[in-house]
Amino acid sequence: MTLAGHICAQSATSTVVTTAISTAIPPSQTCEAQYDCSASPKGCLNNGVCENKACKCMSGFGGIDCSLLACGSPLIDPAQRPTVASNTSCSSCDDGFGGFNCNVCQTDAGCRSKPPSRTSFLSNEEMVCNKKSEVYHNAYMTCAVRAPELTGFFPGEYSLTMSLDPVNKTVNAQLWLDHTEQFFCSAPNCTLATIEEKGAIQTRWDCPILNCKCIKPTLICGGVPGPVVTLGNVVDGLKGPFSLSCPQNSNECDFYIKDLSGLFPTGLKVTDCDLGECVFPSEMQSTVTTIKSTMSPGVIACLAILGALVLFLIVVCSIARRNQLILRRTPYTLNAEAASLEFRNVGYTLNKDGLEILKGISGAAPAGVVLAVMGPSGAGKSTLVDILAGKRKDGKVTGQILLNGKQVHESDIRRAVGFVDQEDTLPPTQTVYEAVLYSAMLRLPEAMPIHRVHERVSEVIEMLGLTHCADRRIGNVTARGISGGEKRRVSIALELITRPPILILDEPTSGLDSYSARMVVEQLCKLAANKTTTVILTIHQPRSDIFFMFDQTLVISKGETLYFGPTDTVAEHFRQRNLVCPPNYNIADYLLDIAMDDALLSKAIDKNNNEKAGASTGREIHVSAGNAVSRHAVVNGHSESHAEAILTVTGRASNNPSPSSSHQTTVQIEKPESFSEHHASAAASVNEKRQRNVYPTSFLTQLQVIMKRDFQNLIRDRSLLVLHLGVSIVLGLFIGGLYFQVPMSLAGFQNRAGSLFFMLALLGFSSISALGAFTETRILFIKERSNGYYPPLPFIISTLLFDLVPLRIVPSLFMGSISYFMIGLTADVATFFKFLLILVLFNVATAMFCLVIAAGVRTTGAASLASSIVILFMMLFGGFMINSGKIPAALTWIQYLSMFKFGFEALAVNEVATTKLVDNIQGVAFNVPGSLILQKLFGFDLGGYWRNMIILIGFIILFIAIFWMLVTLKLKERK
Ligand SMILES: Nc1ncnc2c1ncn2[C@@H]1O[C@H](COP(=O)(O)OP(=O)(O)OP(=O)(O)O)[C@@H](O)[C@H]1O
Repeated sequence: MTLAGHICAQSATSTVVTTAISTAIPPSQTCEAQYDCSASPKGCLNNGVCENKACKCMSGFGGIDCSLLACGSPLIDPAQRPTVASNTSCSSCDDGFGGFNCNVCQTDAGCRSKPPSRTSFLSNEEMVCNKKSEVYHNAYMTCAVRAPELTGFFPGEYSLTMSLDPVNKTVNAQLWLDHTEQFFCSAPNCTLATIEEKGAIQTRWDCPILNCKCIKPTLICGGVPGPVVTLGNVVDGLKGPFSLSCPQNSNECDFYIKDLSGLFPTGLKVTDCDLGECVFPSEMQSTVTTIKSTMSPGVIACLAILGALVLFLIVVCSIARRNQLILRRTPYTLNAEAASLEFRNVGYTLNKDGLEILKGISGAAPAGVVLAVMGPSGAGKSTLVDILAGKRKDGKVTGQILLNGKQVHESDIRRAVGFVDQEDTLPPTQTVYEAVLYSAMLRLPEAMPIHRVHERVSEVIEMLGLTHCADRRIGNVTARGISGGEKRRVSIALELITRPPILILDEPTSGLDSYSARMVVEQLCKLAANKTTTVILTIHQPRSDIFFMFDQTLVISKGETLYFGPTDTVAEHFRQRNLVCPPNYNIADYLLDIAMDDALLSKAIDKNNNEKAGASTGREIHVSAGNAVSRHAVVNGHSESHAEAILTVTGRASNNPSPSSSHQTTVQIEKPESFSEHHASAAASVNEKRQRNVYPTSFLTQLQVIMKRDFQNLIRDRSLLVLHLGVSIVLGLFIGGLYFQVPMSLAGFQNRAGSLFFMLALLGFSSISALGAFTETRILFIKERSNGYYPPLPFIISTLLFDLVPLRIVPSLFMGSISYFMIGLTADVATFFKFLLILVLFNVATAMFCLVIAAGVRTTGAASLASSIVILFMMLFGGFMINSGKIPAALTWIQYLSMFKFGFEALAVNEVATTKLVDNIQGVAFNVPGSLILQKLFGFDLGGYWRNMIILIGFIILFIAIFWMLVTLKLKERK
């Protein structure tokens, strides 16, 4: 038998090597036929792999069963490496290599001495020898072991050899005693992290599983006479976990095996470590996750911003709470006095075509009277009452409006007037009781105890005959609720709740049956009779019994006054002009006939006719006390000019009022303001200005009420919430399933990037739902703002909160959390939370963008179109569809407006920058850091994560500011 054959035979039958042989042995070509690793219980040692009955050994080992040391450099074909018996050591290594099995590189020249076994992503790149503990491809390490616990039982010199493979996430190790291998271990599924702690960098391997095998007979494993203790069973039974940490600038490492913690409680220190690997420089870019224990500037900046924000909120909340408490302690009184409203020569001309809608209408509603404004459709009734209520009009308004005989600011009129619009704008998800209650909570004095508020609500609901439907939802076209007539009465209740000095109603009885109409008018008349409210209402064709309930009537025809005066003298007035109401004919209908019929109208306004009628000043119309139901017109005591006032107004023939010979005091309509009066009113206006913007409730109360209502709305009309949450879960599962456990191959990289971009696209487009939701609430806001319920700020805060939190933030978290682990993105807590943070910020930013569009564009169709197109463009320039470096120079600026670019770049950097792509093209293996692809393929900035986060936060702040501006300046009622 030859020497080789002798060793071969021994190796194949037993690992006992009794003779120290240091002579290099040629590769074990002669043994292959004699050893079948698949049939042998020993298999392949040193973590060699049994393939086709032959062992494929790890670098550094050879022989038929991988029990021999292979002393060539790892760059040499494994079959060509000379082997020596494992109880000896390599006599010499290739130039540039060292260590126990000569596979630890020492110099760059060593790594370049042979052609590399793999190709570089970059052309013409040469390998270098990496000696740092931060490993990139596959490193080998040899260390000495200082373990008094071991040497006490098994004296000798211990060495440890290891191979560290971050690509396959595996650590293999062998323990040697006096150059004889004692056992070997393998640890799969390891995670590698480079940690910077207090300025020191160390690389740490954490492996959940450990498989070890003792090579018997050896001193430690037993079978060799001498020691009384053997560790054979202990070693074979090791399970892990196991960890290894090596500081960057040290040649010592710490070893920890949980199962041996009894033997080595503080771990095992290995010293004199020599580590090296041949890598391409391009492979050395950020291939390991770097976790810094100290906070990065980005984190510090974010925490500082967050801290400042929290502090700001605490200060604002305390001020708001203080104001609320002050207001709650302020004594209050509910309005108990009606006010008078007088209008002189009111004209209204449209700006666009100069059309004159109202032509010098004059009249008055003394305190405590009911004034009915009548006229055919299109006569100008709504326009007149809008102007009287101080509503903002598009066209040019002329004339004077006097409140309690004084000329006051428009906002003072608005505060004194409760206005019920022709159209009902009500919160559809609220019950009748809730709608009136919320109106009461927002508009009754803050100091009013809540039980009194409830009493007042019940009182008003009962007054308007709404008790039977108090607990029914109001509803809308899609969800049927109360009837149209009931809605009308709810609208009146909302205004009546505050008992305003003047209540103006635009067609309060339209949609009501005659019984309900009478009931409503009766209640209004009672209010007036109680002298708490002056009522001005427009009405089309009242029943005669209803008609005679009004104290005063103003009939308008084609924007001009046809009659203004007491209701009970209207028949006589026209009779004097040969216009006699036929018997059994409703006088109100007859008035409309006159206003509509040109022949009758010319008779009514014919000057001769008027003279024949004996009227002293043409068609003079008087305001007088009393009406058919024997009520008394009450004159407001505050207005001296109105004491026992009787207003004389000329009709169509002349817009100039004439001092009349009418009985009692005549009001001088065009009374010039004297100099002193001017100054007095200026001083008063300064004083009043201070109060002008004062709402009856504090900001905090307004916010609480609006938020409560918005919350109820969200829960009751839950379709949007359920859809968002449901869709986010389904899409999370869909994306997770589609991209399930993507590998780090070329295709896997594409899928990884694709999945991240697709998530952003889904979130971006789901934001468009903000448009529809806001369009519905804006109408209610405009109406409530116009009626003085609250200013824009609490509405904005509540809208943002109830849109962004449940519809944007929570769904993003759902979708992100589900898909993240299914796709198999980086299993690291910090990376996961940073991923969620991007999704949330991105979704909030796109939703805010859509809200800005919704606030700026009136029609939903145009807003949807604008949002979709802009989002599509943002996607195009988001960095996935076009390389940012390849965008035509003239268009490069567009990418900086794209939230997709910042979101996608941050997602990609967070996920891919620290991973590595391993694949082969037509058999040629390559190994590329993700960072390189991000730079070369996408043109991304690797340090851009926190910068992009701050930019997304900047977008959000900008959009909130624009939204605020638009809501404050644009969402105002214009009639
Ligand atoms: N902003 C506007 N633009 C165009 N036309 C207007 C505008 N405001 C009012 N008008 C016109 O002025 C006229 C009077 O309108 P108004 O709504 O005041 O009538 P009305 O008497 O209340 O009618 P109805 O009883 O049908 O409500 C109508 O012909 C109307 O078309």
